[in-house]
Amino acid sequence: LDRSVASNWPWFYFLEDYFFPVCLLVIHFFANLQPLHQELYSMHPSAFFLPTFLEAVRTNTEESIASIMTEPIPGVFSFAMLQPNFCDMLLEEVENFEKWVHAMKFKIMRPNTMNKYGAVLDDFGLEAMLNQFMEEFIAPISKVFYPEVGGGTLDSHHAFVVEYGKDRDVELGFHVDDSEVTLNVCLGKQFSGGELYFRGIRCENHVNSETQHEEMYDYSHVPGRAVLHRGRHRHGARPTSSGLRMNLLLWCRSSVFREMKKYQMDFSSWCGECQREKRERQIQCVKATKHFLGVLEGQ
Ligand SMILES: O=C(O)CCC(=O)C(=O)O
Ligand SMILES: [Fe+2]
Repeated sequence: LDRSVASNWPWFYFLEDYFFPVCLLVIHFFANLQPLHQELYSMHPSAFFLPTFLEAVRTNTEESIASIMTEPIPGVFSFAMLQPNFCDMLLEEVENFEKWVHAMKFKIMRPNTMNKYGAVLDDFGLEAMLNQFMEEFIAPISKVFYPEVGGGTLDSHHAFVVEYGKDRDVELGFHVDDSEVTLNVCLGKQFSGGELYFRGIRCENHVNSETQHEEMYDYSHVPGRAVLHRGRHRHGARPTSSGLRMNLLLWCRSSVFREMKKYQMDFSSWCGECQREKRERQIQCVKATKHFLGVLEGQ
């Protein structure tokens, strides 16, 4: 939807952003979707997060946060995050929601344009809890590691679960996320395959540019373990070859960053290709200067 065209007609905003959630709320009310685990709908840090993770985030220093992380390739962080019981409860909650949708013969809103299976968690009552999840437990980390893409000013999210396996999605194509920072946590269950492959961070102008060898990295999901990366870090998921894999995704966004980006041209603080071009320009500049000095000396 072109917002400039829609700007004369506020109903467009309503339809685009709120229509589906509002429908679900109304349906909720009349058709009585019963939550299975009520405790998921408000934040209980010690029941949701592992003690190591909680301690690091609560201490909230660069050192404490870095101490629980591995950074296998620049910009991709991995850490043990969720309690096994929380993962199980969330999986059961999604299954409960899907059963209800099926029984009511409703059509479920799919997580994004790429995944056919899974559910948008914000649409069945988890939005407030997940907002707190982002503000209190992801923002402190992204503020440290991704300040140049709005990591310090995250203010909205899109949260969903994806499902891969037999009768589900098999793999996920190469893409970038509609987020500044993405949290991807494996919830289970048992599976093989499904590795995430990363191929370098790119701005919009360079999204299709070549991958450098040192930008290639494959990550194997482990239940309870999170991967954090910039939304513009190109990636995809390999086929889940057996079993069932379900992951929680939080696409975290910063409206401040999105506004500022409109007035910028050079993204060399994070785009791998902008950086490469900048280095190339510097090399050419040094060469030209040397050549010029050589000519002067020869005179
Ligand atoms: O399947 C995965 O782990 C990746 C999912 C993903 O990249 C996405 O939904 O944006
Ligand atoms: Fe993604």
